[in-house]
Amino acid sequence: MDKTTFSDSELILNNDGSIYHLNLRPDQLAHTIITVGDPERVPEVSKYFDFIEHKVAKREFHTHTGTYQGKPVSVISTGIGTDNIDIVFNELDALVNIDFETRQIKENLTSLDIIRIGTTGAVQPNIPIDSFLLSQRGIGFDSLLHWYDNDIEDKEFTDALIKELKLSDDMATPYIVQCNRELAKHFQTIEMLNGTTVTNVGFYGPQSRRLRLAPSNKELKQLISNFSFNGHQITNLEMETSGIYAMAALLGHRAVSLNAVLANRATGDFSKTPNKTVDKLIQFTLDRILSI
Ligand SMILES: O=P(O)(O)O[C@H]1O[C@H](CO)[C@@H](O)[C@H]1O
Ligand SMILES: O=c1cc[nH]c(=O)[nH]1
Repeated sequence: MDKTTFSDSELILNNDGSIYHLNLRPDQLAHTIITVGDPERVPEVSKYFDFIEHKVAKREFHTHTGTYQGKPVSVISTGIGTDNIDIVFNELDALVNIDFETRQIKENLTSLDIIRIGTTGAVQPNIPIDSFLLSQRGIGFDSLLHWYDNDIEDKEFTDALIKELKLSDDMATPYIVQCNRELAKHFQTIEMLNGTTVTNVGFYGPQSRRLRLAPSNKELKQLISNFSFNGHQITNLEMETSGIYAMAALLGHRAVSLNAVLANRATGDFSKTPNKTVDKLIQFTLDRILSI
């Protein structure tokens, strides 16, 4: 058992006893947590709660905690990107697994259920706009996992991906992480597609979008949609899933990433009703959460 006492600079608490960025105290968090990228999506989720007990906000991290049909749920915005996922997951974990009085890891650890409700761009032409997709696995083009001591890296997969996608040495070594299969089962209905999600470090060049700047690897979009391993094609691009799956796996939490498909990069289409589609995914997710 690790009996380290965390110093003020490592476990940073605000004057009211809340954790540094999230601004939450342990009693303000439910153990079923929905993450969304956009702070403005938080009230779009919590408007379906029976009531909201806590509303806390700092920077892009906005949290509402309440109950949905009697089940305690928190919804928290992460902002965009896996750099924010690093902060959110370490602080969510600290809220349940570190004693803020003794500053030590608790003897009995709590495993959180974490469900991302996000948006995405599909890379296969047959994935309909406004459909829902569960990320069975996340491929990280970010480097977050490599900064943690871990034994979940898959070198064989990584080498194949680097070769097939012609990734240059200047880019982070990609990694692959799985969703939590037990948690995912609760969201596997007829309307949910399953896929392999690439998590990118940006929305434009890193996702092979070209406005005024040209991406360095001009073939990447085509290479991504052609790539296949163990019978799995890459289905979609977004910016958080690999970080969420990596941090959840390392910290012992269960996570699943649900995506509303707003763009199709192969056909060039974008949803005409993005808010309606996200709202449908929110209602679907809340309904399925009751079965956990
Ligand atoms: O809609 P959210 O949850 O933010 O997710 C997607 O949308 C953002 C980019 O527009 C990125 O965060 C990406 O992952
Ligand atoms: O194409 C898209 C759409 C939503 N979010 C992304 O990151 N990419």
